[in-house]
Amino acid sequence: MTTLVTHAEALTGLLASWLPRQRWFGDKQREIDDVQVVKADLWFDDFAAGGPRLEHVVVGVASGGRVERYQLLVGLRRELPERLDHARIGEVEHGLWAYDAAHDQDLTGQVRDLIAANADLDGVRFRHEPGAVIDTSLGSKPISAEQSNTSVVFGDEYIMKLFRKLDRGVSPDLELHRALRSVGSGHIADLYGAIEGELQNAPVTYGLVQRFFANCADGWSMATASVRDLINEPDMPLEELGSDFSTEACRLGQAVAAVHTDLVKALGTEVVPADRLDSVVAGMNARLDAVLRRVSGLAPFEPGIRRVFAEVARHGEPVIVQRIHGDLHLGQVLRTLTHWVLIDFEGEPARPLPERVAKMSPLRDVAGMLRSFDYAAHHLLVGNVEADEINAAADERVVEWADRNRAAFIEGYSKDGVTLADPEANPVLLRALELDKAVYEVAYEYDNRPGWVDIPLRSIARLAT
Ligand SMILES: Nc1ncnc2c1ncn2[C@@H]1O[C@H](COP(=O)(O)OP(=O)(O)O)[C@@H](O)[C@H]1O
Ligand SMILES: O=P(O)(O)O[C@H]1O[C@H](CO)[C@@H](O[C@H]2O[C@H](CO)[C@@H](O)[C@H](O)[C@H]2O)[C@H](O)[C@H]1O
Repeated sequence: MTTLVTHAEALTGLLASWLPRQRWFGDKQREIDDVQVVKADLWFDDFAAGGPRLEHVVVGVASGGRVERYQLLVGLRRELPERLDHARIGEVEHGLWAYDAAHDQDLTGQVRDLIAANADLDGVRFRHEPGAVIDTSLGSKPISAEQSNTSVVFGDEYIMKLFRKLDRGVSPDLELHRALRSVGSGHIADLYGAIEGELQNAPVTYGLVQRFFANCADGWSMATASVRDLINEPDMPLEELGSDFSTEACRLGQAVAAVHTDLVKALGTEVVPADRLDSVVAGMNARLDAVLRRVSGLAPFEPGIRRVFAEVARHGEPVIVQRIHGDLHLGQVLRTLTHWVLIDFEGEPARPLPERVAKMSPLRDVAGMLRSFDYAAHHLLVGNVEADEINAAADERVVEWADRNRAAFIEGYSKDGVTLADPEANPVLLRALELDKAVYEVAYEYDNRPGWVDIPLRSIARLAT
């Protein structure tokens, strides 16, 4: 059987222009220098009966002196039905079309069936978790959310995430969901299965399957609906708004604290002694250096930011560290009918894997959520001409909204007294972590949503003075 390696030249030629158009493709700012097929395996073949073929392809994409590996599920068909037109990659041989198979439910169903069958294929292990039963009768559709990877929902039961950028090592999303499942955490989407293997002599995670919460709302839509209402109702006190978010913010704080406690139960803690805190500060400064080199708008705030970072070492309190979520924000939390659930334990997509799996202060997640309340409060006003007219009054109200919800979140986080770090007792570290996150966000927005760079920049102006 010939795999896509046969068509490697045609495919990689097409990918050089197709990849940068994908939301999940990381390095959109850099020119692609080269695309190479690292691995191509046949996962399903119905060609003889006039059906599709599914190939699992890993490509190495060279740009700016670095090579990143991406996973593709390439579908091949002699005729591409209209429903798959939007997923077309291109023609790899006369009359043979390659397309993104994540959009083809005939093929994603095959992947799910391999997981249900605990199959092994060319060194790739498809496994369902002990006790999990995968219903193979459910149809699939990709979700439309803008995201770093590609997820497909089966019925209203499962969600299968296919990782796009592949790291050398087990994905923290898989590792932490397994660990949290082992201690019975109630604030995660239960893990049902995974696709794993080895690539270039290192473990690799290709995908995972989890419980799907059909009737949930994500924290970002709930919070921003509340902010929109408060701008539309300029005279109504915040606490009287029907969509006041503070009770939910408090519950969310409790949920995050519960997950932190479960992570400690499953994976333990370490202590960074006071005389080693300069290494924590050095890490923050190094990340700042990298963003300063790229985004000139950050330069005026450099001295102030470095002063806040330096305080952490001067303060001299030992820091207890543990495994954390690592990229916690309102888009990573789902409100089901009964409770809050945290999703996507990958950590910040731009950080190298060894940094993402390191133990860190749980206050880093708290800082991520605090930043997110700030984002939700300000995103409607930044760069919005319509908002300019209502700006002065609205500005005050959104600041009040952010303060109210940040306080409610912290209250919830500390409420049960179960976590390792009390946000209110550690203001120096918390402020530095918020700034560190805001610096990361400047780079994230610069790369992905340049119109939003002012959101973190304005917060930095406030936090660094
Ligand atoms: N278990 C789930 N139940 C319902 N929706 C989910 C679930 N997991 C993820 N989602 C939806 O899919 C989106 C992307 O998921 P996420 O894990 O954040 O992917 P990515 O790694 O690509 O950012 C989320 O923002 C959410 O809307
Ligand atoms: O969800 P991802 O893992 O892809 O995280 C990345 O994208 C996020 C945006 O989708 C980004 O979050 C930033 O914007 C959010 C609003 O869209 C806001 O709530 C967050 O506080 C803010 O950091 C995240 O930083 C990035 O890693």
